[in-house]
Amino acid sequence: MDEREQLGSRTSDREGVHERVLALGVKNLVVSYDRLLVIDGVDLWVERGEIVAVLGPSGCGKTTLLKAILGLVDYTGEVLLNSERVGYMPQRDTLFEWMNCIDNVSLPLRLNGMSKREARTMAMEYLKKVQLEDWAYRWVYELSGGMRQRVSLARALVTGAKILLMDEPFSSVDAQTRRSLQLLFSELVARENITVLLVTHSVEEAVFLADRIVLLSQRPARVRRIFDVELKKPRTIEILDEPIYQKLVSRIYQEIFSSSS
Ligand SMILES: Nc1ncnc2c1ncn2[C@@H]1O[C@H](COP(=O)(O)OP(=O)(O)OP(=O)(O)O)[C@@H](O)[C@H]1O
Repeated sequence: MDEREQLGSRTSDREGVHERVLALGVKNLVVSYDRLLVIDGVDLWVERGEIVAVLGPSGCGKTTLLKAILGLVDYTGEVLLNSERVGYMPQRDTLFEWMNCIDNVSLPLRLNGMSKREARTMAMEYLKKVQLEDWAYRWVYELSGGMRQRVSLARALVTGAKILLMDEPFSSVDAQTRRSLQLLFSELVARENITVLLVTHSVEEAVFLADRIVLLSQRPARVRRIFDVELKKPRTIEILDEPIYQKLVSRIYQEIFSSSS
C-alpha cells in the first residue's frame, strides 16, 4: 500500500478512532556537502500531533536532515510539509541578550510586520504557555538555562506554528531541569496538537517523549530501525517505572551496540 494512502486511512489507536494525517514527510532524501555524502536515501514521516525522535551517532547527519526539511541545504528527494508555519529550535538558542523575554518572543511577529503592541500580546500568550509570564520584562541574561529554553520554545511557536523541528533542545541543562522541560513540553504539545520532529542524542529522552523513534546509521545516514513507543501522552514521571519504557530503552541500546552498525 502507498504510504500516503495508509496514513490517510481511518484507523483506531490507543486513544480511540482518529483521522491520521501526514504532517511532515521526507522520501528518498539525499544530501551531500561538496563530495561528502551525508544523507543517503532517508524516508520518514510524522503524522499530525505525533512526536517523532531521530537518534543517531554524532556526525551522522541529524542536523543536516532538519536543515534539508527547512530548505537551508540543497537536497534531492521529496520533502513534504503540511503547514506554512514551521517552528525551529536550533541546538544553541538564538535569543538576544540585549532584549527582554517578551521582545525576544515577539521578534518573529515583528519581522512579519505586526505592530509592537499586537506582537507583545501574542508573545505574552506564549510566555504563559511556558509558565514564564512573570519573567516577560526581564532580560534574557537573567534567566537560567531551562528558562532560556522555554523562551526559545515560546518563540518557535508564537507564529502559530503547528509543526516544530527541534535540534537537541534540552541538552544544555542539568538532568533535573531537563526532565521538567520534557514534562512541560510533552504536556504543551499534546494540548496544542503540535507535530514534532525531535533530534536527540539521548535514548532515554527519545523514549520518554516520542511516539516513534527513527534510528539512523553512521554517516551517510540511512534509516536503521524504527521503534514505536506505546505509552500514553502526555508523558508523566510515572512512565519511568513502566516495563514498556525500560524494555524499549534497553532494546534501543542493544540495537545501537549490535555489530551491524
Ligand atoms: N556546511 C557544511 N559543510 C561541510 N560539511 C558539513 C557541513 N555541515 C555539516 N557537515 C558535515 O556533515 C556531517 C553531518 O553533520 P550534522 O551536523 O548533520 O551531524 P549530526 O548528526 O547533527 O551531528 P551531532 O550529533 O554531532 O550534532 C558531519 O560530518 C559534518 O562535519
